Amino acid sequence: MKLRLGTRGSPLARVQAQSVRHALLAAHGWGPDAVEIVEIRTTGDRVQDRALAEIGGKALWTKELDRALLGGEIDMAVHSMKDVETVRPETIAVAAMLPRADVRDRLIGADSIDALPHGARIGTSSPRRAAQLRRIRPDLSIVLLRGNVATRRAKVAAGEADATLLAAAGLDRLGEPDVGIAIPVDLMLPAPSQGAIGVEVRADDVATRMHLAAIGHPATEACVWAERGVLAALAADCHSPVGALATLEPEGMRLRAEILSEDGAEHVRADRTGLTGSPEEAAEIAQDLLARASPRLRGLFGH
Ligand SMILES: NCc1[nH]cc(CCC(=O)O)c1CC(=O)O
Repeated sequence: MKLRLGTRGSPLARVQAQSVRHALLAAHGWGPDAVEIVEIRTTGDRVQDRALAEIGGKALWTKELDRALLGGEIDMAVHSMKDVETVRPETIAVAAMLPRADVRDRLIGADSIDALPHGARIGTSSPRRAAQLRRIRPDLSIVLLRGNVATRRAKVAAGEADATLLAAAGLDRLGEPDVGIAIPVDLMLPAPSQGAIGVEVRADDVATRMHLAAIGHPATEACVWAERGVLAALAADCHSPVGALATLEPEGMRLRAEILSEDGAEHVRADRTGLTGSPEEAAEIAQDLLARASPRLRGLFGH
């Protein structure tokens, strides 16, 4: 048995690849050589100075790994599900997601959003985080801050911004559980899929799919697919500030979602419980959000 697992080369991506590798080895009792990690360089990692939206969005993280997967250079590709487009080639399938980590964002540079000084500069390249922050604190100014987790923290330390927001999941996986203050999800709903690691395979590679099924976490998969269903039904892309979070409760799935205008001045939220997690429910929530949005906000989503 020898499976090749492709990953991006960033420190976070490499840690995530190791957790997939270890999960596979443990689930099947394989020796250490059964899963080999192959690093693939992506456009998103190379271009650091412009907003992702400007240089073509999310495919930046997947294009090179897709090519390696379909070309047979690797058998599996590991991704943060947050960075994977909602519409994927039919020849590629998500075969498993690991148990989800902390879904929240953490604020670095202040003890709370309220505690930020008037007019503070917040570094982020995420339209969702920017819009959510400006909804809560219209006085804040948003400055572009890109790069991997370490780079962004260094830029804040160097004064390029007064504070930043990073996913708790990424910080935890990098061994930084004490960095930043977690923002409650009701204040800032996370990005759809935040905190979930997924593994993609060639859709027709049944053997590898079977191996991966053993490490898949059904509760995570159900929640993440529901959140992605909302995003897909909104026809949203990386320009659109969208938050969505599905959780499993005793009475069924709870799905919270929100859309915002980029300046945060307009926002519409939905919160439903007792769901099954079907694509129809996700689509209905998306339609409901759009129906309650102003024509301007609806227009931002192309509807
Ligand atoms: N867009 C970058 C990205 N993609 C996934 C994570 C964190 C890990 C995760 O959400 O699973 C991050 C960093 C961040 O948003 O702070």
